[in-house]
Formats: sequence, structure tokens, C-alpha cells
Amino acid sequence: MQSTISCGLRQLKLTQLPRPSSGNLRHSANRLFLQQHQESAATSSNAACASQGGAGSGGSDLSPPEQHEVLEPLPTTFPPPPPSGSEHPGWADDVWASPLNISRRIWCNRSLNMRRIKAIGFDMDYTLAQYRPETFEKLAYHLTVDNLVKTFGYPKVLYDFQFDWRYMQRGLTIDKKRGNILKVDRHKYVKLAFHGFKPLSREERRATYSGVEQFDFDEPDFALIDTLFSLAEAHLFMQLVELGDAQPDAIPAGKQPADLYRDVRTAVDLCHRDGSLKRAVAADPAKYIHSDPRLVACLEMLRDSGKKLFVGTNSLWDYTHVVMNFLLTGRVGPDRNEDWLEYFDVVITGSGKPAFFSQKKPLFEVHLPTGMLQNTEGGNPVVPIVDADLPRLEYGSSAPKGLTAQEKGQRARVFQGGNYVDLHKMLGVHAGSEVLYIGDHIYGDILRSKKTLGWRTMLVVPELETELGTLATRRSAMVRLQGLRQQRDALDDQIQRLSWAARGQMAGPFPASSTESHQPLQQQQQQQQQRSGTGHLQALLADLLRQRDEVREQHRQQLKEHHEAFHEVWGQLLKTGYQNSRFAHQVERYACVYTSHVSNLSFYSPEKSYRGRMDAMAHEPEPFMDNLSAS
Ligand SMILES: Nc1nc2c(ncn2[C@@H]2O[C@H](COP(=O)(O)O)[C@@H](O)[C@H]2O)c(=O)[nH]1
Ligand SMILES: [Mg+2]
Repeated sequence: MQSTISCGLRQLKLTQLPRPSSGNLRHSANRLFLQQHQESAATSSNAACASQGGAGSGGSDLSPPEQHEVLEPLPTTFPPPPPSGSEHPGWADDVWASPLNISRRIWCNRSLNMRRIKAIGFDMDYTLAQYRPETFEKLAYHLTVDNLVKTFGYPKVLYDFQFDWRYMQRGLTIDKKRGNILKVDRHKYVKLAFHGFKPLSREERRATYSGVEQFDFDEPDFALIDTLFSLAEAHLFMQLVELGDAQPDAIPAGKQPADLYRDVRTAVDLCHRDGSLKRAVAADPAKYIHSDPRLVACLEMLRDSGKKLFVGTNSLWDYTHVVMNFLLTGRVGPDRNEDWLEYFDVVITGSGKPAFFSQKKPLFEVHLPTGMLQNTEGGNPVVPIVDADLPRLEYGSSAPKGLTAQEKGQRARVFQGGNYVDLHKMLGVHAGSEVLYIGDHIYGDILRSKKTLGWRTMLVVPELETELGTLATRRSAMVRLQGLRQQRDALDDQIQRLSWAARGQMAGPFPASSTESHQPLQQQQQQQQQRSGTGHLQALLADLLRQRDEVREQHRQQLKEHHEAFHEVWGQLLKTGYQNSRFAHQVERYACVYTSHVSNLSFYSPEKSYRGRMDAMAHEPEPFMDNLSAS
């Protein structure tokens, strides 16, 4: 299928766009569920969420949105919606004994025994809540453009830009200074590079990134697109780079790509802080967030298994309350209540990750009726000196224990800020390895919590569902590709050995020396034979070179087609060429397990022992594509 997506200044053709792979059953069930939510949302869309204020990335006033752009719905959704209730097998059902749908599986890098896990933490945004990029990221994009024009003096021509949420891919690296965007493999080799939307030739790539200077591709000169929140800003940055190249007068005078990047970053930051984005979501959550009918069952199952559950989000209470109500009770607007807190033992909002994992920031308790913050010290209340107007909270005598919900049906207490020491105390955990944290941000959620605290980690990669769907259709192509690669390597090896052998012969008695006629007859005959042998060798070599070139071209072409089946521009998410991508490398190193949706946990026993694949070194036989068949 051919469709066209616009990248602002350029049109890009996609032969096959990422799309959900599962069948209609799920979609109709989802539609039904969504319909219910949309109906209740419609009756309450004017309701405001109480404003809580406060510092932090999610600071917002969630009163009804001012008029914001009406976004036309797109036919496909990405990330795809999570599994619906109808797909989930009942407890006693023999379906529990059958292999799991590949897109629902949890993949293990490092063994994880859930029996050892005492507490499970959930990031909220893009983890529990899967945003719909076609509406949410599009809105973020337009608000950012608006900020650039109104606050940073960019020209109104930016309003003509179009956002294509499918163009960018998580894991790409932005080269701020050069205005390039790169796909880098695990060895930090730049395999794909674009300046704006213009591809760099191989020579340009090599000259820039494979010279004497060794790049680490990290801040401050580079930025990794390590969360789906960054897709819009990456796209907008590239559009500005292209605009600056094509019409230097169209961007504010003297701005270099790094300045453009900084402006875009600040403008994005602003729309997350000023409430504009969050007000829109609060008014109509179903428009921006996928519902996940499996989530409640998943949380109940985990809690029933005796584990403590907590939320650790950088969003503040007001927004967290909006999103969690929608996700867990389907409540929106004035119907929102605090029932959703029953699924958790502790809720930490405005957590300030990743500093939460290393610094000792103060912890505040949120007084839910007013949203006001009350100081605490290591989880214990600090009684205000003058407390007439401040809410009094009931505290248990032994603070840390009393601060978590003790029984089912009891509501979690809600905090803001704090640090891992407070949290460990409240959860009653004694080692980082007793905590499993589930997040979407490879650096802020996964890498830092694992490296600093030794928490066990689960990365949520919603794109994986589509990737796995495509991968499943590529089995025979992959077998062919592997065959071609082996053939090419074998031919290369033969050619290199033969060439070396030929050079040896050339350097010896061949070609004929001027003293040849004075040598004894026997020696002359030997040299004659060698000469004809070498001729044969050269012919053989030429033939091998011809074969190798053919196979190499076939391999190159098929590898390209293979990647284009995943994404026309960037290819397979976790691969760069035939190497693991830089993003894949991080996933492998820092995520103990990874999966497409949090609720996939509900398909496994809460006591499961996840086991990684056997490590394989280069000399060991390839366990060829066993991940496609393993359960
Ligand atoms: N101030 C900024 N806030 C941002 C930005 N990108 C995302 N966000 C907000 O962070 C939290 C993420 O919550 P979590 O549950 O994933 O921890 C959410 O409120 C986003 O709106 C940004 O660039 N600047
Ligand atoms: Mg998140």
C-alpha cells in the first residue's frame, strides 16, 4: 500500500506504515469500551479538574481548555490500543495453558523472579497511560509552534507546517549543532543520517561521524529521542532546520541549528508546564489516551499476590488524578473520585525523576480535597506551627508503615516529591532488588533506577506490538537474508584468501624473470605450470568477485526492503542495518524485561520467574530467531 505523509516542507512516501497487527475483535471491543467512555466524557466535558498548582514538570491549571484546535481523527492508531478484556482468558480457562499471543509477551533480558519482588512501581505517562500520538502529540506539536511564534518571535509561516507523528522513531539521536538526525548502532556507528529531511550520502556521513573525532552522541551536543514525548519536538526541529536552509530570512536572524533546538525544547517544556496540554486532556481524556480494559485486572492480580503497588510519576496530583480516573474507573469531569487510589499503596506525584533515585528531596503529603501540600520528614508529618487554616492529616503512630494502604479497599496516600529513601521506608523494602519499576523512559525511569538503586526494571515499548506483528510476517525473508549474508561472507572470505595467495605467487618466481632462459629445463617447466596456475587463479578470482557483487547487491536490496517493511525511513526500531540499534543496546543493558503494554503482566502468573535467553558468543552456533517461537 502506498500512502503519503507530509513532513512539512517535503512529502514522504511510505509503502507500509506501522499499524496495529491484531484482528477486528480487539478493535470492536475497544470501540465499545471507548464509546462508553466517550459518552460519559461528552456529558462532562466542561468539568474542570481542581487546580493544585505547585512546582514540577506537570504544573498546571486544569480548568476547561481555551479553544484549541479541533484535530481530525486519523484512521490508524499508534501506538496500537492495548489488549481488550475479551482477549483475556479467565482464571480457570484452559486458554491459560496455551501459548501467548506474541505481541502480548514479556521479553526477558535478565532473569527476574517475581517471587522476590515485594513492591511494583508504575510510571504513569506513556506507561500506564498510552497516549494517542495522532491527537496528543499533534496537540503538543501545535502548542509548541504557537509558543515559538508568540513567545520566541518565529514567523507565522510555522503555522503552515504539518506534523506527521509517524515520521520520527524513538531511539534516534539529534545532532543539535549540525541540524542532523541519526540512527546509530550499538557500536556508535552512524548508519543513517538526515539533515532536516535530506539524507546524507555515505561519504558525508563518514566524513562527519567516522573521522578522527570520536562522538559519544550524548548531551550537550546530542539529544536522544528516548521517550515518545520527544517525537513532536524532533520533527519540528528538522522542519526548522530545513526552513533555515531553504529560506535563511524566515528564521530569526543569526540562529544556528543548536539555537533552533534550544528554542524548540523550551517551547515544548512550556506547553507541558503552562497547563495548555493538560487542560485539553482533562476535558476529553478518551480523545488523547487509549483506555486499557486489562489494567484493573492486572493491578488487582498483582495486589492479590501480596505485592505493594505504587505510582511514581513526574506529573502532579491534579493531572495524575485526571489520568488515573480515566484509566481505572472511566470517570471524567465532575464524576472523578478517589476510588482509583484503592489499587495502590502509595502514590508519589511530582517525583522529579531521575533525581528521585539519587537525591534527597523533601517529601510532601498532598491533601486531596484541596490539593495543598503538607510537609513531611522521611514520611512523618511535620506539624505546622500555625495550622488553623491548614488541613490536618491523620497519621498513624508508626509513620512509614501507616503511610501505605494496609488493606485492600484502603486508599493510597498521595505524596509529592521525596526520594527513594522515603519510598523504601514506606514500602518496607530493604534492597533495591525487591522493587520492580515499570516505565517508558529508558533513561529517566529505567537506566537511572537500575544503575543507582539496583531496582529491577520493566520497559514499556508500545511500538513493539506493531514491530512484532511485522516481524512475524518477515520470517522467510529473514531466513533468506541470513542465507544471503552467509553466502556473501563466505565469498568474501574465499576472495580475500585467494587474493592473498595470488599476491604471494606474483611476488615469487612469477612473472618470468630475465634470467629465465639460463635456468635448467626442469625449473622452467615448473614456472610455466605456475604461470598457467596463476591464470586459472585469476579467472577464479574474477568469477568469485562477480558472484560476490551479485550476492552483495541482493543482500543490500533485501535488507533495505526488510527495514522498509517496518518504517520507510528508519527501519526496524531495535536494529540498525543488521546490528542492534543504540536504543536496543540500552534496552538490553538496562531493562530486565520489556513489553508492549503494562497490562501484559496480567497474562502471566504474578509469581513467574522470567528467564533470559542463553548468552551466545560469536563462536557459538546461532540460536536462529528463537525469540519468534519461544513463549
Ligand atoms: N516540563 C516538562 N514536562 C514534560 C516534558 N515532557 C514530558 N513532560 C511531563 O512529564 C511528565 C511525565 O510523567 P511520567 O509519569 O512519565 O513520570 C508528564 O506530566 C509530562 O507532561 C517536558 O519537555 N517538559
Ligand atoms: Mg512516563
